[in-house]
Amino acid sequence: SEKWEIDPSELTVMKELGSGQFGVVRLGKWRALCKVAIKTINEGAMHEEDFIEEAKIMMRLCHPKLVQLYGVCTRQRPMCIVTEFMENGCLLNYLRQNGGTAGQTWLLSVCQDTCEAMQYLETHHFIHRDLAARNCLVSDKNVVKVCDFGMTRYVLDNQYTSSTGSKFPVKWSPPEVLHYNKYSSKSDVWSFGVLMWEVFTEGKMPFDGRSNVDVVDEITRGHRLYRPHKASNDVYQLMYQCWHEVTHTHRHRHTDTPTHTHTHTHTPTHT
Ligand SMILES: Cn1cc(-c2ccnc(-n3ncc4cc(C(C)(C)C)cc(F)c4c3=O)c2CO)cc(Nc2ccncn2)c1=O
Repeated sequence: SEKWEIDPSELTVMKELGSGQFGVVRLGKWRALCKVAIKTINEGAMHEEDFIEEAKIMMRLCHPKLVQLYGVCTRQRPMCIVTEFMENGCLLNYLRQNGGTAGQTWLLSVCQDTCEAMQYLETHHFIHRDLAARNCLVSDKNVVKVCDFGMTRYVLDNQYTSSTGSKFPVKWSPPEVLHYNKYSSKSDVWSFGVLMWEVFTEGKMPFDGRSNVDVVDEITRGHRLYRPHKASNDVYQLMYQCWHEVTHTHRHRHTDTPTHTHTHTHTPTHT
């Protein structure tokens, strides 16, 4: 059988870890030894066929700061996704619960861990599309890893996929995503800056109290998040540089009719 296919009989399901965009996630054991996270996919929550195609590619993304995809169980419904297990759960909750005691050193190591993961994704032309503290996990050794990269492409909930939807990550999105839906590693860099702000505020909500509509307006007018108290000027400068407006490559209409038109079709390995 294909190596991305996991035999469900080799999985034992244990306690519930929580529920995410696609459904319940549980702690399990694979071949009775290896602790894993088992994500059960609710009917109608995911573009399943498209994801199963992509899973073959995602299996090849291996990095110590990426939550590893181990495989999928697609021969029964509901299907499930099996990944590396991270004992200390979601970074956002971890910051809110342990933030106060965390020293600057750990806060900076969190940014370094996630930066290493994102550098790896960029070199593999892979865009996360929803980098945020809520989509990072903490290991038993307090190492932080990036999770659910690229999964936004398979979400069927249009409250999440539409940029005017209640679940769209407006506060982590750059102007070119908000206005033109233009995703790139540069838009991941913008989100990384907001993630740094979340880390140094120990889990505050960015633009707290303001609506998504207000934030689109503020960002478009050039406003940016303030310096967190725990962030030095250097750290703030770093996150601030992530929020540079990218110069828009407008499509110029040719005035003269070109003698010949050739189209470059470059399909990147990952979109
Ligand atoms: C791998 N993994 C996943 C989770 C876990 C649990 C519940 N929901 C989620 N989430 N969270 C977020 C999420 C987000 C997406 C987007 C497509 C990007 C919108 C898609 C998802 F499918 C999820 C998901 O499944 C996760 C993240 O996938 C928790 C773990 N660990 C612990 C440990 C202790 N307590 C709680 N969780 C763990 O090790």
